[in-house]
Amino acid sequence: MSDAIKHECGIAQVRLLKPLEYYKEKYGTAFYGVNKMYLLMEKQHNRGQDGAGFASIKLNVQPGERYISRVRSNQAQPIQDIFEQINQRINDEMKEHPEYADDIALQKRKIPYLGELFLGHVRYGTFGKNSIESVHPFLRQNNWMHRNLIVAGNFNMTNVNQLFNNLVELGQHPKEKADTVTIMEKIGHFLDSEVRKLYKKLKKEGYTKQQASPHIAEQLNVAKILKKSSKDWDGGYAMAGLMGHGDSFVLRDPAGIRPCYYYKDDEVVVVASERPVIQTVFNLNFEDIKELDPGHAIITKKNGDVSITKIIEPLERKACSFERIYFSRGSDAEIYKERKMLGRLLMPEVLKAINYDTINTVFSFIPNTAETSFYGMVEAAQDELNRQKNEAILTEKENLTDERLQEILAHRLRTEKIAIKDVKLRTFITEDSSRDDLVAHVYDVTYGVIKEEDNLVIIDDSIVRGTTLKKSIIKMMDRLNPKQIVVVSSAPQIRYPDCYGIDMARLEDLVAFRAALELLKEQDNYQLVEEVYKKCKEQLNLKDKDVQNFVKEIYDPFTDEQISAKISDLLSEPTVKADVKVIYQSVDNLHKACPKNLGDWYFTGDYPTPGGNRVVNRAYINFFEGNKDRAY
Ligand SMILES: NC(=O)CC[C@H](N)C(=O)O
Repeated sequence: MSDAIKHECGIAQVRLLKPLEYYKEKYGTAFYGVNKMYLLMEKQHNRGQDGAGFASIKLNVQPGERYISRVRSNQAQPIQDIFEQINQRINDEMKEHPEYADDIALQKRKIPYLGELFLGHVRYGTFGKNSIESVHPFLRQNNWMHRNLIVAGNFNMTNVNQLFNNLVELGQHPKEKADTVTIMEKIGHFLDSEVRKLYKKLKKEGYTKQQASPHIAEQLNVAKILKKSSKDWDGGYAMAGLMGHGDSFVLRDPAGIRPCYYYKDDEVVVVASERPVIQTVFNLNFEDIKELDPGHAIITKKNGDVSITKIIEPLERKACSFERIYFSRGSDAEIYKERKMLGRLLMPEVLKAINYDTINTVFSFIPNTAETSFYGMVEAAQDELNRQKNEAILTEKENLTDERLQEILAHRLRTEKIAIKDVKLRTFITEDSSRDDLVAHVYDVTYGVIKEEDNLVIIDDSIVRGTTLKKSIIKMMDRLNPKQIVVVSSAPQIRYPDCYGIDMARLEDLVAFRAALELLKEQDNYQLVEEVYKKCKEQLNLKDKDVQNFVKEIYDPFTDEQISAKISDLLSEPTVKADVKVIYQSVDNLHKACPKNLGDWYFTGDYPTPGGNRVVNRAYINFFEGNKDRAY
């Protein structure tokens, strides 16, 4: 991926169902859970590098003993940082107290981070700042065990401001406007009232306050709390939480926008944002791991009972297709196939662009995530080459010499590693006059493999803003003097902002939107821009469910090809000598390649929740008024 987009987050939750001695016995360490958490988080580092956090809970401790530990970091290598801190503490304790070595009960009482219940998070922020206070998990403390709440999520709510105001209306005074705090306080509010109700009931039954506590923990209806809390949430989410006494949950949004997978046996319950992560860390088969159904929660009670419960009536399933195109690790068996198919399905258009001249064409990809779709594209190109060879052999079969046959067969597909990412270069680049020249060097190229008569076909996962393509990649590739540069996007044109966890909230940043505006200008139809603005303004006070996406009208006058052609213009600077052509995946082909993840609002403008239309409406108003605010 050439555009740096902030996106996603990853969650990891582990509950050990047996006593810690069991893991010491079977796996040689009582720190089994901590170790697994490290792996689960590290293998999801792709999902978030702004920050990382870890929390653990010990079950059944005595009053006066600590049972919740948490560590967070927003350092450059946040996962490494938190686990270094955890290791340091553990090692110090073990060194100072040799008597802990074989005494698991003592270890549990004395050593932080050791416990039965864990929650981890890797963050790319979509809301608020990148301060340490914004790093998950968030903690809501209380002296009653069952009122402690720890929350982390991969989410974005379109109506977080409204949810914040709801809390204020409830009489609360949130100390900050972080979206995770708002969500946590909502759950906390219903947790408190559920606890109060249970206490009243138990009191009537004759229990004292102290006697009531364990019964409250036991009878706490987590599903009911989640139902009440999530009633007004509009967004994409996989929200994970722990309660001080030991219950835990993960709730997935009703359209299944954000991903969530789980595994359970009699030793562990594991939940994570990606399937292959669980598969690798626990050495499991693909089929062992289940996807959490949209609108459902996986709830594990302190006593180890696990249930999958419907919390919200599911909407039409619209799982985010960007997870398949780019975010998730391509090591998932399904995702790997899907990415290859994305590359393959683009081939007919590529062949047209290179005029079927497979001899004078070099195929390549933008590192690193586009590599898999590149393999798919190459396989399809290979098929084409074989077809061409067959055809040549059949037409010439009457007078085919051995020499000529060798010549036909010798024709190989030319695949090369052309673009090289020099990641570190970004750090030195500041705002000064030589900036563009420096930026051009963020990517480097391989010299000596392109001839002047060559087409250079290069695939990327998607093109969001196109800035790096324009400022670096295309300029650098042009230094190799190809005849034509064909940039292929495995995703369709990104036309609308996301509001469910990917940080692309501003319309004018999207190169497809800028292309449509250019076309409107060229066709003397620019007044449409103001007409759409007026329509958007008129919707400002409507209920979310009544808001329509009028931004579609900006694209309506044009075919996909017209917009792609304009994007090609926008991406090639006047100094670029080669012809530049950009080819995008069609939405139909995207769905063919990724049949289970049909969420496509950023390409089509069809938002799966009512709040999406409000966000795109607001994003357009912001664009028109030159307002740099976020649309949610
Ligand atoms: N990408 C995400 O899921 C972000 C989670 C949350 N909205 C935050 O900003 O911290």
